[in-house]
Amino acid sequence: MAGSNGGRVGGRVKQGRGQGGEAGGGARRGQRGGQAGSQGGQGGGQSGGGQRGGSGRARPGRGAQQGRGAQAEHTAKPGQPRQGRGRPPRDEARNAAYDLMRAVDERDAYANLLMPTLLRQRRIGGRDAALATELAYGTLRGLGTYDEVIAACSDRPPEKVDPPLLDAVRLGVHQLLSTRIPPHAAVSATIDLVRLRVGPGPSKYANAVLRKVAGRTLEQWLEIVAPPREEDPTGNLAVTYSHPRWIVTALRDAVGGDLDETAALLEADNERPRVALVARPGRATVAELVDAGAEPAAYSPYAAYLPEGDPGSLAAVGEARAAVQDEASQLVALALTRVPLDHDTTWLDMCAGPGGKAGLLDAVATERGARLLGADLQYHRARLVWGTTREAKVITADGTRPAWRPGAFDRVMLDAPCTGLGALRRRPEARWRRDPRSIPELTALQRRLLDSALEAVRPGGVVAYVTCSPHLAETRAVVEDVRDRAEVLDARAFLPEVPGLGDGPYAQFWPHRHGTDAMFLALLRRP
Ligand SMILES: C[S@@+](CC[C@H](N)C(=O)[O-])C[C@H]1O[C@@H](n2cnc3c(N)ncnc32)[C@H](O)[C@@H]1O
Repeated sequence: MAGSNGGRVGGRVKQGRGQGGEAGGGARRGQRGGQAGSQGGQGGGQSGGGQRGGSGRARPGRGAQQGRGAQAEHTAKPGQPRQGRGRPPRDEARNAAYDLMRAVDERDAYANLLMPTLLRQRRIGGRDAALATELAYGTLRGLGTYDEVIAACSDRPPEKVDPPLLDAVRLGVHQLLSTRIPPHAAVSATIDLVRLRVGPGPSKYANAVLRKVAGRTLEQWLEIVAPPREEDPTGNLAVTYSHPRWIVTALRDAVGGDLDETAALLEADNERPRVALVARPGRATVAELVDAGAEPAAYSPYAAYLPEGDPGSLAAVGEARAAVQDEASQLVALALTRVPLDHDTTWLDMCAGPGGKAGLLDAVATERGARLLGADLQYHRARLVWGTTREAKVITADGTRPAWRPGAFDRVMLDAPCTGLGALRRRPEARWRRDPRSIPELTALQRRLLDSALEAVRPGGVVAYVTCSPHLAETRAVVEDVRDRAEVLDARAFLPEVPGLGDGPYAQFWPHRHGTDAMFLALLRRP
């Protein structure tokens, strides 16, 4: 996985110095309405991930106190005889975490999609599954910080270390600095892993580095490896909160330059998102989800949070009457439906796959006697929309080359392809994979799609321009270009239940303020 962002997951992540979604819920054809699971890039919470450190700062991936049980079961402590014929029992959790990291590096695997498969295939469950997930996700999130620490403890810079060895050492550093696994156990388990998976020679390197790392806490290391905040605030935040530098800059710009708020946002990116559900109106109710163990949400009238368990096991989710969907994703769709119109029968979701927002829009449209058309450029994503909707017509179509008449729609949702910088919580490796060089191409596409959306809506009709990114180039800059052709409505007025959406006229959700993805909404009325 290479990237100009300095963020090769297998190689060195240059943090302080250089520059730096979507789980498909799937109904198969012929199973309309039978889809379960996560969708729309607002997919379900990952297990594992960050917890607050004692300092109040969310470390890159703190957690894994649950690991102690698994640790005790599987790791021979120094000085203890090993079981069997001189070999430790295979440490399933660490091997799975390691294999996941190698797959992310070598095959560009998506961690949150591959991990459940790995665990299932290997029949890893319970505490070992939780430990494997936490170790892999926490290490992937935190490797920007960890690589700086490794650089300080090694005679070789991380980019000169063989990637398989580097990944194993990173796993060890995560255990040492961000979990409650006892240091001797973290070191010896990592050495065993290196011996088994990389070779006996490299285990000496791993041993030497990890023993140095173990000499200090994360806070102490950050004092040493993070540039001072007064001299290089962006570099300081990048190393402290393990984000590529270019993303720190973009997020800092998006929050208006405030360093403390940027830090709070980066901290929130390191925390595990809660699993948000949507009860599709007319098909399920929040009360039904609450009866099944969920808790009502603060903002969306259709949302509830599932504190534990598999969302797919809820009857409403299994029957596609409810689904996993980020609360902001629900609210931007609802805002579009709340703009009053004199004539209101025909709606378009122009970039609908995999169908999170389309599922909600279809349910609201059906209640009102309106009809939704869902379109997506990619056939397989359009098929997923078919599974999340009941009454909508779904087509495969390029939004920039419309398959519909100009002015045919009363409401148009344009949830544009974007960098996804607003959903970094969901994919542990995503921050290292995004490439700032993709931004000009993406913003050009976003502009073409917005032009097309404004042509697709009738005079007096309304377009929602949405991104799951707060990057100013993808949000304000795109919308400012069409201000001479469209009336910009104050989006916040259609979300009266949500505080803190910014100065308007746009609405910007934030993980650190709302507990949602950083979703952007502009509402535009065609004159
Ligand atoms: C951010 S995702 C949409 C998420 C979706 N609205 C949801 O809530 O589940 C963007 C989608 O745009 C689609 N897309 C990209 N270029 C497109 C184009 N030119 N026309 C139509 N769809 C496009 C992608 O395939 C992707 O499914």
